[in-house]
Amino acid sequence: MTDTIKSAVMERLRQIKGPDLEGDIVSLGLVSDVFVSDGRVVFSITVPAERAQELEPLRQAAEKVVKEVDGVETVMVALTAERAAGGARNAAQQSAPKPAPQQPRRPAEEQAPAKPGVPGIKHIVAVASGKGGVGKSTTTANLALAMASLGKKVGVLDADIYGPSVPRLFNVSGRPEALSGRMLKPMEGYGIKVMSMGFMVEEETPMIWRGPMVISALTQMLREVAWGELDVLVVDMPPGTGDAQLTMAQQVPLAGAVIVSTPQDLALIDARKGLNMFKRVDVPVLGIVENMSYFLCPDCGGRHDIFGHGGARAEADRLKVPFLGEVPLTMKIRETSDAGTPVVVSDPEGSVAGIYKDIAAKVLDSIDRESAEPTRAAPSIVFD
Ligand SMILES: Nc1ncnc2c1ncn2[C@@H]1O[C@H](COP(=O)(O)OP(=O)(O)OP(=O)(O)O)[C@@H](O)[C@H]1O
Repeated sequence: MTDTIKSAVMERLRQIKGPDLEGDIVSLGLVSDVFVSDGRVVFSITVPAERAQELEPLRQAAEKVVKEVDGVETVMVALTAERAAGGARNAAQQSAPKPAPQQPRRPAEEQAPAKPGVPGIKHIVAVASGKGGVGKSTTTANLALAMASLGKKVGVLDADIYGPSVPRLFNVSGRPEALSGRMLKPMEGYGIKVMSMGFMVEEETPMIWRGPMVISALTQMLREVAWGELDVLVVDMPPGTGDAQLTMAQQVPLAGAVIVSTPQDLALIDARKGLNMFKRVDVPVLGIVENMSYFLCPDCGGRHDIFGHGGARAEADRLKVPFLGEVPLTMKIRETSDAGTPVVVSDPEGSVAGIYKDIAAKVLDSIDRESAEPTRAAPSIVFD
């Protein structure tokens, strides 16, 4: 059955023209191994990195024709910048673009004035990604829960204005209760205190209005929420590296940032931009997580490196930032996240939870190292 679906998929993909409207993507050799399991189809299409955005319709067209194949229930198609699978070249190692030159850290006297910390919160860690959809929110939630399982007091602040996902991930809804003065009581899910843009900004608020509201909502969520004593506050940043993200990175007194990327070259280019953004505002990058690193087959339990796995590790090495770990692409992660029961709470002893716990332990270590580093200027006290 699987083989029948596979050949039907390939047949359908022959209808899709190549990036220059010549030939079709199959004959041009742009389609990776097609992975089929239980009605799910996963594959990637190779395109030139600089044309990724322009070729998004090609990706969608491929997804659409494959969905029409008998026996196919879900389809996941990714654009990659290099041929990744089927014994082809290892994309990341062979021809990833050269990293942008690392920006030297600004000397202390040039640094922006130290941002005042938030009383009661020991460390604030941002989880960021260069682009959307790479699993940043899923990583935030599981990382926070994993830190809690290691005995830390943890909070999560969802600063993603475009698509706040933390309420769904922690299965919390409603409005935070107002306490005395201007203070709000954080919501709580699985023992984690959570606040989200989703609680602060009406869902119907048009995107264009959200931008200007961001900083005030963010400041409010940081400073006018009764977080209590926390070891770590994990901030789910909005995806991307534009002005809004830069302003946020500047406004929040961050101990460091975790960058989430998929292994594909295209995502890595964006991840690198993210990394540079934090460097510009002098926030240490605690490391890179490779999400959807390899496909974990639900039937046979086997690993399938269909997306050029290992790209983020190679990138981390090149950029001399820690590599924090590889999270597989599994239906379990997707289903549990979407059901509001992230895998670290729904299957705490499972192997995926173990991976998140390892990552959490490394992040906690990194924070300790960063805060102990003598060259980092101690934050000075600033009165608003
Ligand atoms: N390792 C994984 N395996 C399977 N599915 C995953 C994995 N990581 C994330 N997903 C799924 O991918 C989708 C996008 O994930 P998520 O919302 O965490 O990404 P994001 O980068 O925060 O996206 P956005 O920027 O759009 O908010 C979700 O449906 C999520 O369940």
